[in-house]
Amino acid sequence: MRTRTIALIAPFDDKGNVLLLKRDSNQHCGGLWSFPGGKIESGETPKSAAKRELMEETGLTGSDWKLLGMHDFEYPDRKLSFLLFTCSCDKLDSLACESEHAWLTLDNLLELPMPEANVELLNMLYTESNN
Ligand SMILES: Nc1nc2c([nH]c(=O)n2[C@@H]2O[C@H](COP(=O)(O)OP(=O)(O)OP(=O)(O)O)[C@@H](O)[C@H]2O)c(=O)[nH]1
Repeated sequence: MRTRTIALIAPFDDKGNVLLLKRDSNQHCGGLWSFPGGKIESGETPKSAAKRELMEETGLTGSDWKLLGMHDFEYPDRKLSFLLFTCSCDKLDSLACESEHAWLTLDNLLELPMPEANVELLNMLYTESNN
């Protein structure tokens, strides 16, 4: 099975809340809450893919981009390799999400149902916030 590389973004507002999007029921991991992101297209760097995905899915332009880490995960039907970025978002009036969305504190993130792969991604965020 070919591994797909996925750029994910944890966008922070100025109060330390993170933006999550609810996945459509017809998508993989449908109905679960997940970070904005998607496949890195050929010719893109991970960071340019992250910026494009954030703009496409939320209308936001982030700043202070940082690559937090990598995480490989295998679902029964696909192998994924995630690159998790964080960024800051201040111009929130440009927020335009097609899907349901929520800004949550790191502690409240755990209350939403998320894809299995995200357990490790959340650990990366918690580790970073404790540094
Ligand atoms: N955007 C996003 N995708 C996630 C997260 N966690 C997680 O396991 N995924 C999985 O990572 C993949 C994202 O790739 P994609 O954006 O190209 O996938 P997609 O939903 O369009 O699926 P498709 O191309 O099979 O139709 C999906 O399989 C999705 O279920 C997450 O936090 N955010």
